[in-house]
Amino acid sequence: MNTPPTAPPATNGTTRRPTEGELEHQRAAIAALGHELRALVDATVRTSAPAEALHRVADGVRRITGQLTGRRRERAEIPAVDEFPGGTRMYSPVTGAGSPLAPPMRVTPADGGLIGRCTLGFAHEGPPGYVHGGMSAMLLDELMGRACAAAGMPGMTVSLQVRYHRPVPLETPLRVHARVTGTEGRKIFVDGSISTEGEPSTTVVTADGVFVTPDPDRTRALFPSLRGTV
Ligand SMILES: CCCCCCCC/C=C\CCCCCCCC(=O)SCCNC(=O)CCNC(=O)[C@H](O)C(C)(C)COP(=O)(O)OP(=O)(O)OC[C@H]1O[C@@H](n2cnc3c(N)ncnc32)[C@H](O)[C@@H]1OP(=O)(O)O
Repeated sequence: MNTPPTAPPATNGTTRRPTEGELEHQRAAIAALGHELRALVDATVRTSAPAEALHRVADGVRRITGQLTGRRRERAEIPAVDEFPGGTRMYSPVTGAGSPLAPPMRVTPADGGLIGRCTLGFAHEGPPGYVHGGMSAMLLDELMGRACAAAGMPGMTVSLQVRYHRPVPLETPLRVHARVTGTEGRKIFVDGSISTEGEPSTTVVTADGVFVTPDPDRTRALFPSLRGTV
């Protein structure tokens, strides 16, 4: 596990570095809220409830949103619960257990790269019954970026070519794969693919990408929270 790069605010709003136990406690709560929000999103995009019920729910949700008070994270601030760039990202729209947008994808090391596992629901629909193509690209971009970081070369996407061979089914366990195939200076070349868990040898989407590690000056300018560490 990476340590957070700078002394982040403690979870209670002070500037003391939180203990690992406090961070785990906070992560569990963030994940619990994320889980409920994903259930809400799924129910929202599948319901056939009448207009009056939808207005009632909207009022209730507005009241609940008002309970999320306290200091709000600023742009480019790395949350204390995160491990940037290669580790836990609680609010990542792909892997974040705290994100209502994320499936979330679970990432494990695999032979020569990473495997990501997730199931996409109706909120990620493109053609009826199938995954939105942008969502497939997002899963691949994230895992391919993580593969760079896992290989010790964190980088940003400069090019991502995606080929859609078959539609990706909704509500079906998926297996995403990414591996670094080569480097050239600050450029990292990465391959990625998506298949279903049921038929892992049939790739339904493939991708190749180029990632670039920004030089230290650019890294400090882009990610001011990392100042003092790069
Ligand atoms: C502690 C270090 C931290 C490092 C950063 C880590 C971040 C990772 C974060 C978290 C990982 C977890 C997973 C995340 C996954 C999601 C990934 C994303 O969604 S990233 C968002 C979308 N991508 C962008 O917004 C980039 C926008 N582009 C840029 O800002 C610049 O291009 C930048 C900073 C990446 C590079 O700029 P330059 O000025 O340093 O580099 P130049 O000199 O232009 O290019 C370097 C080499 O790359 C080639 N290159 C550039 N663009 C290319 C392209 N489209 N195709 C092929 N090659 C390209 C160039 O020809 C050059 O090659 P030659 O050295 O001459 O051989």
